[in-house]
Amino acid sequence: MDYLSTLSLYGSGLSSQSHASQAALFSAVLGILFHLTIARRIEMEYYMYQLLALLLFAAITVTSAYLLMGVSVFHTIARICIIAGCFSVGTFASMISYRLFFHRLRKFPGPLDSKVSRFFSALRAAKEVKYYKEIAKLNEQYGDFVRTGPREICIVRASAVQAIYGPTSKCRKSTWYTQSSTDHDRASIHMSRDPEKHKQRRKAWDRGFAVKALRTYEPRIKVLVDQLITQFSKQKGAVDATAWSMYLSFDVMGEVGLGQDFGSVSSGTEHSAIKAIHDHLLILGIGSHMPWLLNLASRIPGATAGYAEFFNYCETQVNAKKRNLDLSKYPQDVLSWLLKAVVEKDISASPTAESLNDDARLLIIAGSETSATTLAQILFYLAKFPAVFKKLQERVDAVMPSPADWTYEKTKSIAYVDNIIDEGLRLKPAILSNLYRVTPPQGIQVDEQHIPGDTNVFVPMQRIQTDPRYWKEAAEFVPERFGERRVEMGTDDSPFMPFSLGVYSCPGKSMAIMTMRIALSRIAQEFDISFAPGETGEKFDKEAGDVVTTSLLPLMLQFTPRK
Ligand code: HEM
Repeated sequence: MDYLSTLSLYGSGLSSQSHASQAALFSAVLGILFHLTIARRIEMEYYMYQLLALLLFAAITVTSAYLLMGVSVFHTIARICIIAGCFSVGTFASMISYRLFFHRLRKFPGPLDSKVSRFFSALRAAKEVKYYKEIAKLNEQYGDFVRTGPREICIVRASAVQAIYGPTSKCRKSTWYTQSSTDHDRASIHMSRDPEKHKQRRKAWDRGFAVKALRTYEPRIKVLVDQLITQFSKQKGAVDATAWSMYLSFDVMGEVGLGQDFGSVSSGTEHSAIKAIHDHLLILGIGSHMPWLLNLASRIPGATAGYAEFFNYCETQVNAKKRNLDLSKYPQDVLSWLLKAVVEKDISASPTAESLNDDARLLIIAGSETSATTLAQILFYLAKFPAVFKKLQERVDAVMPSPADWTYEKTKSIAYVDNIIDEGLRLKPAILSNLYRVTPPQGIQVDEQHIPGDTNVFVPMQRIQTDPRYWKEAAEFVPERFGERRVEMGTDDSPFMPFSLGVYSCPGKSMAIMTMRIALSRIAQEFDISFAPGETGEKFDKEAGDVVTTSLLPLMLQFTPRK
């Protein structure tokens, strides 16, 4: 008996227990077919609105049919619930059995719940908000290749780094990047999954961070760092290095990213947008494990109200700058470079107003959080290892005996500054665990293991960068491994990717390093650093959160002017 005749039997008053059972059975079979023929074969993120509309349409049609056939409202609701329930049971039963017993990743070890749904990864990410620790536990239990989602493998092998992220890798950005939009033309470059369009757009960003552009940023970053030094000199007692690193990085991105003075360092207060960013990242850190859900949730009216101020702020900046853009002058900030491409209708231009606004938000988020956590982590190590800090001061003093001698060119020549930055980024990368890619149709080979095509893959960054199989004295802070002990410690053969690699790597890398060089060299010239009384750094070191980027606890340090 087909579906419609089952319905009509109900309507004509001939319904019976057996007819209800047939409808239930039919709905369950339909659910199984829906999974096998549609849901399993498409990337749901791209069709969820259409599917939701289809399900709604089906529910309305069946409801109307029942009512037209004279079935009471009560019985109609009951039957719709049964049909929807059985359809869902069919869909989920098929999905779960397929994922457990027939999926192309079925042979990979991993926790049972993760094989069934990424919902459980979101739960792990929410638990203490330390997904990198959860991943480490899974690696210890299941090995180097762990199935961390129905179609996701986490890999802790050095050779996976090049295979997944390297310049010649065929892996693309995974569905993780559909969390704000599935449409390249409405999303930031970071969320763009179309390799060709991403490549074009990337040119505008790269122009904003080219050597000549960086030269215009350097003196302005120096002014902000000097403001920080002045503030540290004025502080009596302990200083929260986490907060002040954030103020500095945020001001740098305001100045160099948008051409705006955020005034966080000079006022010693948090700009309201900083809080909005933190809330935003916390939600992303957990919700991004189910990108489709995050995408849906963000469309609920009022759901994004908490960071509306930040969104409005960025949009206002974009519009104001666009109105005042003078194309005859050399662009003075990254947003001007992006706008220049738009106004000149360059192929690298952000395609729509929406994507441009998202790019402006990305500028602030990607540039400030990452640089701030890196600087704070390095300050932690310098306080913890006075011998390293002393050596840094000696190297700086040798080239620039007094603050008046400071120049960026001289700072660049001090290799030890860079060694410290690299070692900080190795032990505590700003992005701890989530750099998701999807394998090409033919799959990829990682050592002895073939990873099938269309599989989401990632290498947890902090874990691979501190893996004792690839790094000597892996857990120790040894800046010299990037300097005079490079050969002895085999650094060049070890996996290191704090800014990622290849086509999707960080365009702001040079600027981030420039900021760090200026800040560290100036601090070394002016202060001695130590933990404040009562601060051991233990909690700061061990309890960082993982919310897309690292989220740090306060770190109380003492900056004592040098004699
Ligand atoms: C220490 C500081 C920084 C670190 C460790 C860092 C790290 C990274 C990493 C690992 C990625 C790849 C993300 C992914 O594939 O999902 C990335 C991308 C990106 N970063 Fe950075 N970053 C830093 C600073 C900056 C700065 C200062 C900017 C300036 C605005 C910036 C802008 C971006 C952008 C726009 C992307 C997306 C690139 C693309 O998708 O093509 N980053 N960064």
